Amino acid sequence: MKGSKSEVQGMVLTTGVKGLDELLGGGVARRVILQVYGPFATGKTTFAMQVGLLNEGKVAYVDTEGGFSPERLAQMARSRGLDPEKALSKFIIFEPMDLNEQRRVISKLKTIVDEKFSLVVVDSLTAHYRAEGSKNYGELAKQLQVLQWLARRKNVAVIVINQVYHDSNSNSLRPIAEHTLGYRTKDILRFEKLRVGVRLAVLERHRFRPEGGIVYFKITDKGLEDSK
Ligand SMILES: Nc1ncnc2c1ncn2[C@@H]1O[C@H](COP(=O)(O)OP(=O)(O)OP(=O)(O)O)[C@@H](O)[C@H]1O
Repeated sequence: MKGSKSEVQGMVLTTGVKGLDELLGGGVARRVILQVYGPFATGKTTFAMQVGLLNEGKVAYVDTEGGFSPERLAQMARSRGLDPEKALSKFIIFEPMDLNEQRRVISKLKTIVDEKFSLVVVDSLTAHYRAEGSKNYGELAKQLQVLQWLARRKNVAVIVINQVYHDSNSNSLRPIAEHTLGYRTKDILRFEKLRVGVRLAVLERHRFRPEGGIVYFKITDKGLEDSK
């Protein structure tokens, strides 16, 4: 299913999951940065790929961890009756290997992203920070500023994926660089693994929706689907 005309021209991109679209006030908003965070294998990458797959327009996908899988995207396309080749050709993949490359890639997007693009994904924004033990949150803030510029000037949706760490003070899983990202991502979605086959999305913050909303979903050949 391709995005309908109203979705293409409108302010939101469908997630392809009714419950998630409703949770997000219609879908993933253009001109805004959405942060999706959670533990590994909760469906964050699948979510971002699916939004790119199901909506008109090209996708700039910054893959810092090798999580983007062309095979998986092709499988999702086929399962939905879409042409896998066409689906793959929508995605422009960037693979920065360290923090410096990541900065350069994100900066370069300013000249690459044009009106043909509907989505920019950074998956994940913080992996290289964690790997390099960096505490340079100023640099992270600058990258988010560029992403915000892209969102607003180029009218695209921006999804930044983030991971969690165990905070011993609160004995809970917290998003990496929580405050730096929290200031600059207006919509925040947390994914959790509930039990085998069932995932949970919690709306932690939104520009115009109440926080705390919960939606169950599952992961299948198609990608993410509503779970009863
Ligand atoms: N065809 C499929 N059917 C059902 N589940 C699948 C299928 N393909 C992948 N999965 C499941 O999807 C999960 C991985 O999803 P995804 O890579 O989106 O998670 P993630 O949150 O991005 O993880 P990470 O933080 O490790 O990158 C795994 O549990 C995997 O088993």
